[in-house]
Amino acid sequence: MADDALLEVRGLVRHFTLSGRLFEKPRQLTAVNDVSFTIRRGQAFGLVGESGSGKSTIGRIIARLTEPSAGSVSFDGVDWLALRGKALRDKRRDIQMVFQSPYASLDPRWRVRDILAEPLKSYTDLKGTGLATRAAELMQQVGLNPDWLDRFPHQFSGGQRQRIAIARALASGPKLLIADEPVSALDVSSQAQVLQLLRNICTEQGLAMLFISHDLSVVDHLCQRVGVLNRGVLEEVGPTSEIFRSPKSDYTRRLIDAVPGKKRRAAERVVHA
Ligand SMILES: Nc1ncnc2c1ncn2[C@@H]1O[C@H](COP(=O)(O)OP(=O)(O)OP(=O)(O)O)[C@@H](O)[C@H]1O
Repeated sequence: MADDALLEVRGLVRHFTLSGRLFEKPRQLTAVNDVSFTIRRGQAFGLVGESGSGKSTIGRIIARLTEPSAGSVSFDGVDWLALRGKALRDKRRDIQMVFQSPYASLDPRWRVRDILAEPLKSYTDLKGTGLATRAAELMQQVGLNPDWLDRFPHQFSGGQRQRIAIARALASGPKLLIADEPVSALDVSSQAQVLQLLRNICTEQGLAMLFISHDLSVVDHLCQRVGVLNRGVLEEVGPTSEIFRSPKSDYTRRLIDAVPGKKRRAAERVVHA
């Protein structure tokens, strides 16, 4: 493992068995096919590709939400996929995930204070005032008023809810954040703000990020490196500027050509603001 490599994914494969009335007999789908890439410490790595290309499946395998059919993941020098039981519970703090929909990912019955307290109790020794102070700090970190800790998720806008989800992900002090289409459920102005927040947090805290998106313009301005997925296969991987300026594969070229110029310029304004 290279010195500054945080995550090394090697030969990752995930099959799904499809069955049901639509199929005469069960059929095997290879959602992820021999995928390898490396994320360095503090680096933002974008994973792009059309719908169904396997992006979320890769994110979920790394987050240990689903098992791969084959392959290995080395994280911070640890054989990540071999972790089980208590060892896995202890290490989960290091990789946290932010999902697409803040409406689905936050329990509507819990106050924000409790949403943030859960990871703080699981992964830190904080209690009482210490815990309350940390929850307030997390709110500030994501640009929310700490006075709102006693509110419920429905009392926030979509963008604000996604900030709460980010605060929850940061509570355990992760080394890698997996953001799976974190802004695609938000309106355009909230998208810009949440992207800016993610960018600032990663820069300030030296946090690495796996940024999963179908939006090339955003990845172009947020991520130093990118992997392009086509039907489970990584077509190309490398520095974002190189891949987007001079793509080697026809598939990448088609994805780039599909980005409207207007949107490209809007993303430039967003991320350079
Ligand atoms: N639990 C599952 N059971 C069966 N098939 C699945 C399952 N999860 C994913 N798939 C299939 O695996 C393929 C890859 O799905 P995945 O969600 O990883 O793609 P994606 O690139 O993230 O797509 P999107 O951008 O639409 O979220 C798709 O064909 C999907 O239908």
